[in-house]
Amino acid sequence: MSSFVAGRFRLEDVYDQLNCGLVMLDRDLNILLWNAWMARHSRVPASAAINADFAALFAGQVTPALLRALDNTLSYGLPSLLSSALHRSPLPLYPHHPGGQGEGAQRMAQSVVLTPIDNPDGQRLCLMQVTDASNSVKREKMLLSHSEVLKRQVGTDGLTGIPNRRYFDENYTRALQRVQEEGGTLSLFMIDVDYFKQYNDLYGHGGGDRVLKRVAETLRTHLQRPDDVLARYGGEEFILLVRNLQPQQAAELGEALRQAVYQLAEPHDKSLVERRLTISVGVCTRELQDDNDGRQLLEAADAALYRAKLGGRNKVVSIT
Ligand SMILES: Nc1nc2c(ncn2[C@@H]2O[C@H](COP(=O)(O)OP(=O)(O)OP(=O)(O)O)[C@@H](O)[C@H]2O)c(=O)[nH]1
Repeated sequence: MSSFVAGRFRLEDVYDQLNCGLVMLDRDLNILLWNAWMARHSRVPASAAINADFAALFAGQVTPALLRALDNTLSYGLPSLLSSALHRSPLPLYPHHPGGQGEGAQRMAQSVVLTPIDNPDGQRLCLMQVTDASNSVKREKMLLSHSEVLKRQVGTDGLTGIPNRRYFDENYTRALQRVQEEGGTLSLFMIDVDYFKQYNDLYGHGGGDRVLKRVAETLRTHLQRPDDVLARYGGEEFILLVRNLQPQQAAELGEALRQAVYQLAEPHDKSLVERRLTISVGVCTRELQDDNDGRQLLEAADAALYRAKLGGRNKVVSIT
């Protein structure tokens, strides 16, 4: 396929109006074409670029990947694309700021396309098109941070702001694998607010929401290590996962949680325990050998919580 140019205009004017860089190089990397966009963004005017040796002109400033790609195009006739995702800034090009470019300006993110052009005289040339990829890099960054925010939202409980059950379930699988590989123990705490139905009945749903937030915040302050996971597991139920505690230490942590909520001194006039808000805690600490152990640990912690409830509530039951 060939194209034709009809009419009275100079092709150079067209090149200079293009919103992308256009460079033509011969086999020895001599520059045959250098449009105005290239001059603007490289700070090298066409008068200095034309007939200059491309590699020498930008000695040490062009990435080895671009030089390799140029060699492939000129030696073997292979087209090439250096995308900004993998090759951020192959050429020393800078955003154009009228009135001068400050020292230390950052290189422009670029996308470079190399196309072999076989001249009728048998000489192979390379056409290099350079586009400013800054906007797509910015867009990519924005999308990435949006998806990070969404990921966080999906795993967060809307009321309390702590991780939700979905987040917990995903983390639990990972924690089980880690304990199976590295050894040690896993302690699972099931924490439940006592007589919460009655609390709602007396103080209203809004009052219930408020204390749930307060309880979550109080439990959160007891996390000690970055891989401790506290989540809202259901309505007024929380779950906590802690690695490498001895059963005695797990019982002590459970007791610290119970006391911390007790000391909030939130009135609960309909509680059959005391006239303040309390929690019951069931905890199970185990070493894990196989995949079923994860399910059994959950069931055991749940059974421990049930015993704490049966035992009068406002209690910690720790089992192994
Ligand atoms: N305010 C509020 N209440 C909730 C929320 N989620 C669940 N609940 C309420 O929590 C209560 C849980 O009641 P139950 O499961 O009977 O437990 P309980 O009253 O705490 O009794 P015990 O656990 O046996 O001490 C129900 O009344 C639910 O409506 C929430 O997000 N906000």
